[in-house]
Amino acid sequence: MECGAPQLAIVEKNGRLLLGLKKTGFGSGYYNGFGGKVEPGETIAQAAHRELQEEAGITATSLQHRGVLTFAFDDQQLPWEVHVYRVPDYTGEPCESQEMAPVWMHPQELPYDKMWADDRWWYPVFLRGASFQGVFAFTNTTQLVWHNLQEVEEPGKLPATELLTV
Ligand SMILES: Nc1nc2c([nH]c(=O)n2[C@H]2C[C@H](O)[C@@H](COP(=O)(O)OP(=O)(O)OP(=O)(O)O)O2)c(=O)[nH]1
Repeated sequence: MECGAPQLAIVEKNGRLLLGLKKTGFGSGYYNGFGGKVEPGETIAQAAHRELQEEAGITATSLQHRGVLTFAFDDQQLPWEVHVYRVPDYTGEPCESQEMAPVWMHPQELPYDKMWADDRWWYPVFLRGASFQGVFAFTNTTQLVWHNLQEVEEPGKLPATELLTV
């Protein structure tokens, strides 16, 4: 069942990344890719297209599925999976939305202190062009206490439970 699984689209074009400063909701105050939950009747990739249009005002011309991240929180009942897509090109002009203020960044200058704590682990793999799966455990919503990240051939094939044993 795909409904509900969040996704994240990261635009990488001409050697720079388009991130957004999240202004509202979960993760506000952090720089992130563009994304949100999958709506009924959508595939995860369709939701990534829609969220990119809604939050950044641009239309992806292709999406590359690059990662699956599982997050567990000690203050939430269920873990959730986030599917990460690379967007190598798009049409339109990025513009600020109610949720996100888009900013172009150089990969070597990512503001990891203003991003989710897991991002410093998987962005380097993403930027190398590899695919990945990971499990990340948080306490107090934002403090990362444990993780296991692996490069994979095809994201989503490895059961998350296999990442729980190291
Ligand atoms: N980089 C990064 N992104 C994350 C992490 N955890 C996490 O949910 N995300 C992403 C996935 C989604 O794009 C977004 C959270 O989705 P959401 O559905 O709660 O966002 P939202 O409040 O904007 O909801 P929506 O109405 O747009 O669906 O944050 C993380 O640890 N690192």
